[in-house]
Amino acid sequence: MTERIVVVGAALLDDGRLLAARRSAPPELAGRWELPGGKVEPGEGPEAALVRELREELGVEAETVEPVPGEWPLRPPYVLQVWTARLRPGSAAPEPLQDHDALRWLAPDEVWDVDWLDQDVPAVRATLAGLASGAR
Ligand SMILES: Nc1nc2c([nH]c(=O)n2[C@H]2C[C@H](O)[C@@H](COP(=O)(O)OP(=O)(O)OP(=O)(O)O)O2)c(=O)[nH]1
Repeated sequence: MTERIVVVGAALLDDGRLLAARRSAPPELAGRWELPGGKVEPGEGPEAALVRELREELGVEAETVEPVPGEWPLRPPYVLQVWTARLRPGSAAPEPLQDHDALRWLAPDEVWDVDWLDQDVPAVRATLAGLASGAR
């Protein structure tokens, strides 16, 4: 049986801008941009995992808003799911504490200015499509 491990990524939105994070490791991914997040642990739900990962990686208090429909294959056995998310009132601003060495808030016309991981491109595209169709 194929084991499948979900990686949750946050489309963290603030004032219409999307947060992108530049990976600092491992070497084959370093320098490329992704949606912050990480692996869902056994017994954990995806939304709880995302809130935990954003706290650990970025030092923020965030809440999920809604799932972006779809699931994108990463290196087996990982698959990527994405949730839109926002900062809770009073949260610190995100900082690249762990796994990342740079962050950028991207306005809609800047989203393709960064070098996203190849496997993230369809997920980012789906996220933008959802935002454009009025979902938040
Ligand atoms: N967080 C995240 N990981 C991604 C994305 N795209 C992508 O291929 N990945 C890969 C990189 C990693 O191999 C894996 C997630 O691992 P991670 O290192 O972010 O997760 P984690 O914090 O739970 O990992 P760990 O150090 O506890 O093992 O998925 C993405 O958009 N966001």
